Amino acid sequence: MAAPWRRARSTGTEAEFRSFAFDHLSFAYGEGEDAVETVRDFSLEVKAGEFVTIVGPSGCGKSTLFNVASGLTPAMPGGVRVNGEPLTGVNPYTAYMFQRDALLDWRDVLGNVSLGREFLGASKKEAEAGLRESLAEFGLEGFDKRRPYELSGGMRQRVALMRTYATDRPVLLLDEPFGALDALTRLRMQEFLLRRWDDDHRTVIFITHDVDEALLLGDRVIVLTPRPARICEEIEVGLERPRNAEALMVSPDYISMRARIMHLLHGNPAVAAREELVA
Ligand SMILES: Nc1ncnc2c1ncn2[C@@H]1O[C@H](COP(=O)(O)OP(=O)(O)OP(=O)(O)O)[C@@H](O)[C@H]1O
Repeated sequence: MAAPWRRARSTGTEAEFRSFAFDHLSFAYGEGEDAVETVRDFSLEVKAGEFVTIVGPSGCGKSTLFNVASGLTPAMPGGVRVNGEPLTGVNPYTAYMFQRDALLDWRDVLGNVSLGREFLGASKKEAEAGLRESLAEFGLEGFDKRRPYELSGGMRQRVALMRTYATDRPVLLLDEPFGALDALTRLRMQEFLLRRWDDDHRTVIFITHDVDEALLLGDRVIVLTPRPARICEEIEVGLERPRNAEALMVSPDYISMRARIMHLLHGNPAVAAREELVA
């Protein structure tokens, strides 16, 4: 039986999605003297099927971009566009995976995976349909009755990732999903995500602090300035897929892009000054 997210490729929502864009978005938390300007004149278009990674200094406004993109945080009219039309309300095309896995300890693995669908209005039974059979694809076969505290860090992230996939939304907003994992588990998860993406080409926008992760995964890497977030530079990665982390490390193109991004983030005096203030 095909996994629900594969079947979803032929649903209306998937077929309709063409592009997503921030259009000269500016955003501040609060007003007047207390306002925290977080995003300034930010424009970025992501086409269906692209994998875009975003890197930026700590606190620059990355998560805010996702909060606004998903419609959870209302922003200026026209600042976010879907298929060219201004977004109003919650974005019906996006599934958002937060920085923390946000698993519920009182629910088992299956109950956590189905939660995203339940939030979208499905009953528990409807939400769980087809998911048990698909656990194996996320390396969770036989773990449906386990509780989150019985799982390793990597498994918890796979549960959270599967929950995001299972919503059948065409655009995945992944906010540092592997940030808390050790290096080896992180690498396994990156490879896992790449395989998934090679398989279904869901549109992915992926926030990370890790330059290697950004280059390994993305078609494009968007480098942000310190807060308020603006685009400092956009890098077309252009490395052949399927990608392999070990092979990339010795690729001259990879090395040069990596050096460029590291310079933009750490060698750039404006960024360094800002990070000293934050530290
Ligand atoms: N609800 C809020 N109210 C006021 N200020 C906020 C709110 N949420 C975030 N901020 C501020 O907005 C700025 C950007 O926060 P945001 O979480 O978007 O940054 P980030 O780049 O994702 O951070 P990190 O790299 O640490 O995950 C920060 O200075 C933060 O303190």
